[in-house]
Amino acid sequence: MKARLLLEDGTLFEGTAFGSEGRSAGEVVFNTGITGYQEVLSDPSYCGQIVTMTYPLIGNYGVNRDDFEAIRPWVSGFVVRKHENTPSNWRALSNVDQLLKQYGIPGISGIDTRMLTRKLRQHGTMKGLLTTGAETLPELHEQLGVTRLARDHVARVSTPHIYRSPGAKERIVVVDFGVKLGMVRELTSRGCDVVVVPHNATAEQIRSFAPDGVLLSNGPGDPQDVPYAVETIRALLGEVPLFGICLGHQLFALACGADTGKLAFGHRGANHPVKELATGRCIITSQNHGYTVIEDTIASTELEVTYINNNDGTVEGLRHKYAPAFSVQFHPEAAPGPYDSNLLFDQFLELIHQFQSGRAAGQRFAAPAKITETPVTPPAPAAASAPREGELVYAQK
Ligand SMILES: NC(=O)CC[C@H](N)C(=O)O
Repeated sequence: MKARLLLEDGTLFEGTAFGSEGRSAGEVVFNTGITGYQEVLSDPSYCGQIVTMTYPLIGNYGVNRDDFEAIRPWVSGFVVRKHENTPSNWRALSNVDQLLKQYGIPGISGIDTRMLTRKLRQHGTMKGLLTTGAETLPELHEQLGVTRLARDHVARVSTPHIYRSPGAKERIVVVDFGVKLGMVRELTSRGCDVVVVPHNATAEQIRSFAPDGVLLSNGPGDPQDVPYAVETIRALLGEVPLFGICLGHQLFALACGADTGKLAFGHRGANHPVKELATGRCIITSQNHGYTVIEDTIASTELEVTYINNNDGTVEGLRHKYAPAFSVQFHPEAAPGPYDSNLLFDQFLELIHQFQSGRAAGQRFAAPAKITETPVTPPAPAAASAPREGELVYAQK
């Protein structure tokens, strides 16, 4: 069956349908991960987005029981170069086609995903319409034109009920703005008593669980569409240690008086280099975000920047100078991606212990500023020398 993807700028891609039949609109974004499509499909932060993978072969290891980041896939549509429907992996229980069919999500394969990605890089992310129907082109244009993308994604993906994963150690309340299960796994694997509460839980409700710490989760959409969460975070700041991840980081920044804005095409992939300012070291991180904390708005707050993105210099981490609270834009739980920053979960627990023992009372809290230990001295710049014969010379722009 034929499928088509129409972008806001008028570009039409024609390919082969997989997954569900039907029509779906969303913000078209690209992810550069080579593996990890099952985690991408089920990461609630992709709610409302049509995701294209830049890696050309998707589906070859199927869909398994363990790699879900939520109980269902949340993408609005899935776009790939080649879709492999016969997986080869001992863990595979199903395939991408079946998974998408089960949840009414359309997919398109056989299109030039390099061209699509270049368009998104040049123009920024765009609204798109993915259809397996027989609409005429003018009809498709009209439908795309009148489609207003929803903004209430957090309310859609968050848990409607409180749930708990019992543990004997620190009680962590996770505010679920669209939490990836990887974050809950990281806490439970450290023995924490994890209570997950809905996105609109009030400070009062959160306090009623007597938390040792509060984790502000990732989640879809624009942080400015969740003002009630900003209020809640403001109320808890200084009272209980806070750790914000991705949307949680952006909401923490808003609560502290900084501002957020939209990146042209965002960061989505498993190999984003991030510089740890305290040591100068580079860590490789998993990322999925379209919004960012605007650096210029931080100076007037009580926040300081701990990490920046090596590719575009944007803010990747913050800590509060006086309250036990810090946040990162990237994903220390990986899923999918590298574990370079996984220690941040241990540092969160360490911060909780410091806060509780009162050692830092009245002083600046030792909210973590670094994961790695050794400061890096950059090598002295090499003296300029004329290229030797036969040496490759790169053109300087
Ligand atoms: N993974 C996330 O939490 C994403 C945060 C936010 N929705 C963004 O796109 O920037």
